[in-house]
Amino acid sequence: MTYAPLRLEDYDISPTNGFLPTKPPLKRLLDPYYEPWEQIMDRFNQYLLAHHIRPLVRKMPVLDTSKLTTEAEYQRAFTILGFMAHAFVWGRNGAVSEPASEFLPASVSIPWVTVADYLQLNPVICCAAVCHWNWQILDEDAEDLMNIDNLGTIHTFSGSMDESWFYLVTTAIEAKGARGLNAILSAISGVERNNTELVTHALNAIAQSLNEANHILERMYERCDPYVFYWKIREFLAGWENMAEAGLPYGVLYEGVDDTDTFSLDNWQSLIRRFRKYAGGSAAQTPLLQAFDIALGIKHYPTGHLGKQSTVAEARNRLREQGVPEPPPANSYLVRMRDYMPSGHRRFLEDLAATCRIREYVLLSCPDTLMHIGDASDPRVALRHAYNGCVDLLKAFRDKHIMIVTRYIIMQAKNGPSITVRPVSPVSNHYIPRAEQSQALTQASAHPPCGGRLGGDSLPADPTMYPQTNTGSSYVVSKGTTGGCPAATTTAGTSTSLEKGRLARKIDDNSVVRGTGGTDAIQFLKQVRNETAHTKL
Ligand code: HEM
Repeated sequence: MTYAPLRLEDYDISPTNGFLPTKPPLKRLLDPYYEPWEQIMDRFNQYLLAHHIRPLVRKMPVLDTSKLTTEAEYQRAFTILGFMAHAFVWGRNGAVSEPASEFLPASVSIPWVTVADYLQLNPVICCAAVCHWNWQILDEDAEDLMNIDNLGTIHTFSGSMDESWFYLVTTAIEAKGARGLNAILSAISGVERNNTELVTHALNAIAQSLNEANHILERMYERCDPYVFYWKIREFLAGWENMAEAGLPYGVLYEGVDDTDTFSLDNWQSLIRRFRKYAGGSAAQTPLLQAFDIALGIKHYPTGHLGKQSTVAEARNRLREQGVPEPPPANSYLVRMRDYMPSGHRRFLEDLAATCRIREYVLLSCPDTLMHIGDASDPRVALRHAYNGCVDLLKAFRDKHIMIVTRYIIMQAKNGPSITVRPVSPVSNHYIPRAEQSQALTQASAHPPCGGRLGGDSLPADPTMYPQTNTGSSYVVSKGTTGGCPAATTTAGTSTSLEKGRLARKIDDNSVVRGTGGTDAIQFLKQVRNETAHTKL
């Protein structure tokens, strides 16, 4: 097989900023046509705080995306439509909260889906939207432009410094990851040329990049308060998959996109099949950590099935007999997270997996016997030490990350909120956009699909849920008009339990804490960490 070196620029990867764009993202779409979007973003936090987002988004015109020209414009459009969409779906959180909306108005969904198609992304908030395309440089003359202390965010949901810092930690890690990515390509080239010194040197550069990532990750505690993160920020980043407990049992219907043709109202399934389900934003969508995994030959198995790394003999045999590297990671969650990465980055991970044989090279160059002799001056021993140093640092990163998840999610969920929660307004913000759908809902209330979600059979209130269920509140869904859309009408005067829990809620000691992607967070993360540790040679 001829060796064709990978080139970062073929995958929209910046040699200086890694998976971030080389130039800072746009802070505004300059074409005045897009002012209706930008004007909402100008006062986004205030609108969200004052409960104005939903009415404003409903009133917003459906804009044509054909006036977007550059990649940067598409990225900005994707990001701001994502902020508006998630603010709309999740409503304002905090002490007074709205129920989640299962419907996304056409004003957002139509352009968002078009832009997402162009960028080959799912129309949902992802790491790229909030961390890759949402930063600015504070001092253009700074020595290290991409140092975390020289970065700011462009948008946040909460308007808090905590949320900015939460995003910026990932942004800064991505920027410093550029060194690691260049080093990975250099290590691959060293392997191809059978140049042990070059591979060792490149592995040491990967280690530096990982070291920087570790230092930046530890700084999360400095300016992002775990309480604020869990109770005020995280909810907005949630997607609409596995979110039944948060009030979205079927996901979200993208109006104007998925409800344009006629569908049978006799059949509830035909309506709910149109609801989209997507995982929420998570730094698990950063391609950087997956790139390090692939480069170091770390394999991840389905959660609950701890696999084993191949032995020297297995790797040698595979190489000799098949001439192919190890198969790509098989943890379905991590693989699935690639669908939430920009297409070039996704492609890079695939091509990297097909090209990279660093671990096999180290294994074959420095067998165990040589390691046992331990002559550090032997270049083959130095190579293996360099490789192991990288694995140690990646494992250390995952140890720190598990500590963070414990403090920012697990402990918060177990401790519960420190504020009293007020019932939400008695009139639901749930609305059904079409008169026909209200019929479907009325029918559905007679034959509720999921334990009576929409009918008079209220689900029992769970006293541990935060915030709404604490209040035991229920809704009368009333008729009304919202931006030209007739609101839902259920059987007159029927109390429904449309109101559900939220992602941010108190849980009891025995419950599983799920990530924004719906995983059993700690079990998954510990397995990924252990698989990393087991890769050491
Ligand atoms: C307050 C800070 C953070 C919290 C609470 C947090 C939480 C989580 C959770 C719950 C998961 C499990 C899967 C999921 O739900 O998506 C996860 C996965 C992951 N997170 Fe974070 N995260 C934080 C910061 C970061 C940062 C700064 C990075 C690095 C850029 C990062 C990188 C990852 C990666 C790569 C995974 C996939 C598992 C792995 O490869 O180890 N996270 N995170």
